[in-house]
Amino acid sequence: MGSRKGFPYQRGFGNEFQTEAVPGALPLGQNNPQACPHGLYAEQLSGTAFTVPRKSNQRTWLYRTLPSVVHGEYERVSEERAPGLWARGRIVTPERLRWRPRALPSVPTGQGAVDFVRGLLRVGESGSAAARDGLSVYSYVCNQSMRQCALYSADGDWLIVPQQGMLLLQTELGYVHAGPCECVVVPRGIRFRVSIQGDEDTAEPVMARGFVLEVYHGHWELPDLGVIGANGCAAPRDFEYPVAAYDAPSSGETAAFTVFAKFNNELFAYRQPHSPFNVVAWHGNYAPCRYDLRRFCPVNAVRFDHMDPSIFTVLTCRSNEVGVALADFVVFPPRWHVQEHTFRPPYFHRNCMTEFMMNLSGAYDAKQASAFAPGACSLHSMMSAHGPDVESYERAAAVELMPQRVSDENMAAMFETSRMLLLTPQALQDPSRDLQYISCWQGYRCRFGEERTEKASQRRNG
Ligand SMILES: O=C(O)Cc1cc(O)ccc1O
Ligand SMILES: [Fe+2]
Repeated sequence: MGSRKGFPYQRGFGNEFQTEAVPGALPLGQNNPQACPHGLYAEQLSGTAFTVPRKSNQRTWLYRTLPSVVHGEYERVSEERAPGLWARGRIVTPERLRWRPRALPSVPTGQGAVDFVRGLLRVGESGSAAARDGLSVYSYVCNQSMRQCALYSADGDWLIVPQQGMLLLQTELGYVHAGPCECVVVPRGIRFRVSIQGDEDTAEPVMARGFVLEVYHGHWELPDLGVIGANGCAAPRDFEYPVAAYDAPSSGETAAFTVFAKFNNELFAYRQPHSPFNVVAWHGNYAPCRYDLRRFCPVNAVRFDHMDPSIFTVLTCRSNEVGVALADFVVFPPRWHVQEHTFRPPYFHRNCMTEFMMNLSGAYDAKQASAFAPGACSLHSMMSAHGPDVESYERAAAVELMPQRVSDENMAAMFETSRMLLLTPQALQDPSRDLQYISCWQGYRCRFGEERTEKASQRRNG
């Protein structure tokens, strides 16, 4: 078990876990005793169809103080409560797009404060949640914890990637803490509440920013390693799962909870007179987890050339086509660049996949640091040309190639999907949009036939 800031975790991607916050709360030898220990109610949460093969079957048994059925009617939530979640992807464009870091909410309390639900902004989407096919990409900003409310998505698994600010997720299965350069998976249907945590040392105002990828189909998996062998990339043991933790039963108006339900990309809510975080014990393999991206063990070319970024895949969500992901979550972690006679930054590229890039920290080697600051993101849709900006190209094409350490400061990430995204007007009109983006490639000039370059290439090719 690992622990940070007082929260213990269990480890191992996709393991069968069992945990109890009160000794003896887990039934022994069966899931459904006639009467559960401590008067708890048994409830199954199925993450896959009952009948999928055993190796991909996911379910968890929950032992709770009240069954989840005890709640009021679902009501549709107003768009004002979560304008960016209600925003739908309608706009088609192959344009290369970039956004500066989204502005953090400036009003610390009251009406102007923004919780995680209000701060979500859908950037784009593909497919249909109802048909369980496709995905959505969001960014979020917030400066207030979710109060007496929780959220679940019936539409798919969420992969949350904080860029700034510590988040504490209270989930039905326990607490998961995650900050910059970590990620959290919250599987479909699991209710969670996001609190933002201040820096205890500096008492800085609490503000958070990050990104979310929601997949409507399947679940996140570790990628196959092929010829790499049994180890490398993200190690299963570094994925951390919560231990059971529950809110003490209480009643009265202050105990009442609103639970938001994202259902076919609309937002509903119900009320209940008690906390949904009332699971005293659970066992199973369908649970939220977190992973520290700095633990990623990069495997790369150690002599020449730039490998495809699939080598840096942390998690993948398969599509129905063998070898093609619905979405991959890829990181560009601290590492050594050692390749000889090689243009080391990302190459010029047109891809049959869509790439949503995020800078989480430091600088990204294909872009000028000031133009793609931490918190910035970009979208290169399928077959739209992209690659290093002129300054980055000139530098990397001329630099003397010594082994070079990509600083521990640096962490970029990418959601790569086989789908085309339809964009929301809200994301396209957001003030953070960098309307000058494509000018970063306008300074390239044709050097073909110039005497100087011909001589240099003759020298290089002997
Ligand atoms: O476009 C990008 O920056 C992502 C990317 C990185 C890389 O190292 C190779 C290809 C690629 O698309
Ligand atoms: Fe790319």
